[in-house]
Amino acid sequence: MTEQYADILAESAKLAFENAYAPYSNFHVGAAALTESNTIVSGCNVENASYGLTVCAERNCIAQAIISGQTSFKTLVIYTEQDTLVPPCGACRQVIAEFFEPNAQITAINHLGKKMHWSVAELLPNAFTPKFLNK
Ligand SMILES: O=c1ccn([C@H]2C[C@H](O)[C@@H](CO)O2)c(=O)[nH]1
Ligand SMILES: [Zn+2]
Repeated sequence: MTEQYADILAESAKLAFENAYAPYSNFHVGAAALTESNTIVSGCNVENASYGLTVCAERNCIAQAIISGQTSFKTLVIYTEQDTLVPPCGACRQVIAEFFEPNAQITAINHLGKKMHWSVAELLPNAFTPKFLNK
């Protein structure tokens, strides 16, 4: 269903990766997502001299969509140039669970063409979501 967007998502995530601001960890990450209305948004990690203020690529990518009024997503791709594929951190899993359906696919890819998929429910089972707030 979202397979036709795989290449453009990979390319967008890579472009965002090129702009990662990660002078402290030197761990560059790019992310791209397909919104419900089939637009592509992207983000990179942005670190800070006050290390704890770092924001991951995935959350910046999601924020980019929210800014343009889009709050529903179909899929998200994470791009790194690590030999081992990178899954989203715990904080990002929680934010992903807010905006993606439990069966939405999250994909990690790298520069070697490696690929791995998870569903949102696999990444964060029993997620605390807006439905618990009667939203
Ligand atoms: O899925 C991940 C994992 C880590 N990072 C960032 C946070 C930090 O800037 C650097 C090292 O943790 O990588 C992401 O952006 N996404
Ligand atoms: Zn994260």
